[in-house]
Amino acid sequence: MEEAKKAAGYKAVDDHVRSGMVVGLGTGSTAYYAVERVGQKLKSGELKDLVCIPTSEKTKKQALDLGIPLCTLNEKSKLDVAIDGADAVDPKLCLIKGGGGALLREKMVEVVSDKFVVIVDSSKLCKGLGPSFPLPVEITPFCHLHTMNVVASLAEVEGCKPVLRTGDCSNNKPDGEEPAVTDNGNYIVDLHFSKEIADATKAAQAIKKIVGVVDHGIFEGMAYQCIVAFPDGSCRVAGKGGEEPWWG
Ligand SMILES: O=C(CO)[C@H](O)[C@H](O)COP(=O)(O)O
Repeated sequence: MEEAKKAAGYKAVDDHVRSGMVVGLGTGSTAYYAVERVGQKLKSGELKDLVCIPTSEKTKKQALDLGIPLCTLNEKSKLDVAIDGADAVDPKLCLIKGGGGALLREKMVEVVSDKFVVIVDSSKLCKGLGPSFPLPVEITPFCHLHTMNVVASLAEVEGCKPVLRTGDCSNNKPDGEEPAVTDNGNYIVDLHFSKEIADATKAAQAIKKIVGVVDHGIFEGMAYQCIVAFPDGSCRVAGKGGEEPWWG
C-alpha cells in the first residue's frame, strides 16, 4: 500500500496547497508523503511563502528536516487547509483517528482549517466505525485506570474492550510495560469493538463529557473531502469537489 499512500499524499498537496497558505500537516505513514511533497515543492520554488502547523513532534521533525517553515496555532489560528490520514472512514466521512497517537493536536489543527483533506488507502474504508479499527481516547495520567473504566462503562460504547496503550505511542500494538505517553503527556485507551458503534455521534458526546478524558478519535463533520488511493496508485475523491462516497 506504500504507493497508494504516496499517491494520496501527493495528490492532496497538488490539488489543495497553494503559495501563501497556512497548512496543517498531519501525522502518520500517509501524511508523511504529503509533508514530503510540500518539502519538494518549496525546494523547487513551485510553492512560496507557505507556513505550516505540524500535528505532532514526529511531523515537526520531518518538516524541519525538509526546511518547511513552521508556526503554531498561537501565531496562526486559522488554516487554509490541513491534510491528514485516518484509521477508518465511513460513508459520511466520519473518521476514527489517533492510531498514531496524535489525535488531540490533529483535532485542534483540523477543526480550524477551512478545508480538512483526508488521505487514505482503500483499506481504511468501512461501512460503520468500530470493528475495523479501535477507537483511541486520550486521557489524563491521573488515576487513568479509573477514567478508563468510566469510559468503558458508558452505555454508548457498550460491549467495547478498553486496552491501555503501552510502549510506543505511535502504534496501538501493546509493545511495552509502561503506558504510552502522547506528545501532550497523556495516556491513550483504545476501545476495541466487535461490531459497529451504534451511534458514533452519541458515543463521541458521551466520551467527551467524562472528566479525565482529554479527547477522542471520532472526527465527525470535519472532513471536506477524502482522497482514496488504491493499490495500483489510482485515486478517487469523495466528498466536496468529488463523488458521493461509494462504499458502505
Ligand atoms: O490519526 C493518525 C495519527 O494520530 C493517523 O492519521 C492515522 O493513524 C493514520 O495513519 P496511517 O496513515 O499511518 O495509517
